[in-house]
Amino acid sequence: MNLTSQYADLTMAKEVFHSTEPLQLESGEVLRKFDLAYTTYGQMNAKKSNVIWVVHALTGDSNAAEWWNGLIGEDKFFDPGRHFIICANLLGSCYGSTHPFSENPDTGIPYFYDFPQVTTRDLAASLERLRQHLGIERIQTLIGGSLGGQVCLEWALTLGQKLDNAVILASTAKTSPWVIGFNETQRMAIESDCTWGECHELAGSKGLETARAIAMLTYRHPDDLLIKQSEREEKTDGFRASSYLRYQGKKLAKRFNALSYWTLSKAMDSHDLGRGRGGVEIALGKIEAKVLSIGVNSDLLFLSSECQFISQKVKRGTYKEIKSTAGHDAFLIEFEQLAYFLQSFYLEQR
Ligand SMILES: CC(=O)SCCNC(=O)CCNC(=O)[C@H](O)C(C)(C)COP(=O)(O)OP(=O)(O)OC[C@H]1O[C@@H](n2cnc3c(N)ncnc32)[C@H](O)[C@@H]1OP(=O)(O)O
Ligand SMILES: N[C@@H](CCO)C(=O)O
Repeated sequence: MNLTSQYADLTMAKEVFHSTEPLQLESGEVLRKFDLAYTTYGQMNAKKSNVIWVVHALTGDSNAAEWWNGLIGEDKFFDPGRHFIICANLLGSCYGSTHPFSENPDTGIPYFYDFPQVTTRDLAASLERLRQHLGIERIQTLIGGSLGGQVCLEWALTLGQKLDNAVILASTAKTSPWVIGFNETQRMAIESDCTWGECHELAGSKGLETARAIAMLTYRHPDDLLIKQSEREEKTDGFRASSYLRYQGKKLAKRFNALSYWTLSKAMDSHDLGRGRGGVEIALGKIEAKVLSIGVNSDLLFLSSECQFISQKVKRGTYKEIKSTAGHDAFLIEFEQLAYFLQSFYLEQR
């Protein structure tokens, strides 16, 4: 199916992969079948050497050319005229892939609160199924930020020599207690919503608003709010920072649901590349691909030191740092710096 995107003049296709092979999860549970919605841009070349696989962050979807429109599109760094770009909606997310409101084949009704816990390793395993289904033998670049970067690291390790380059943005090899702590406060906000526990799509949605408001503070930097949300006049109440966070909470609750948020924030907590592999340093050392790890100087969530650590422990690592007041979300915003870092990374390989 060919569609024209309103965001760029490019050929895209939207498909759903129906996996009927059971997926064994780290928890011991099994997903008997699952769907992954995915979007592709451009065409694979004859050598099958132009595959760019994008992994989205916590609340993203497969429309990578929309939310990364400064990097993907005609004449952008990743250009569908030259690259075959693919992005799949992560398992557990509500943009077309199997998630808590999908039918549980064992019961014939939605999973709701019985949706199994998935880890970043499980998410990578589900993407691997899609790769095999599509007959993609080689991935030129696997790229993702935050939760997406965690899934990329997991997958990069198991892809071995089938992957040439991994670009990991604002992410980490093992989720820190700091990040788990923020995720827990957000889940506590969801739990305190009296509709949490009910079986419908709006269950926990007021709690989700609060969760997103908390999360936004971790995605921004104090300087960013100072620049954008300072008051223009003296006042004692009704602050712009307050309405901004409330607005952001409502904005997410309109397009996402609390159960998917719960599932994916737990997946983020689970992330430990070194689990069962002798620790993160050993695991990072087993990644065959060249790795570009990009940190953000103002990231208060996934610290730039964590990003630097990745580049130091892989066999062939490079570290670059985005300078921005935007905080963690700079990886979704600072396109000029990103394109420059990518350009130099690929040039160094020639
Ligand atoms: C269907 C989908 O959307 S799929 C998913 C797409 N999203 C993703 O993939 C997740 C990644 N993207 C993101 O997290 C975000 O889009 C980002 C980080 C790239 C940008 O975040 P934004 O929310 O656009 O930027 P920012 O923090 O500056 O906030 C701007 C918004 O807050 C509003 N706002 C700003 N100040 C205030 C205030 N004081 N009071 C109320 N609202 C305010 C603006 O009007 C604007 O609203 P809009 O989004 O309706 O246009
Ligand atoms: N702003 C990102 C989360 C941070 O990686 C999102 O909503 O997916």
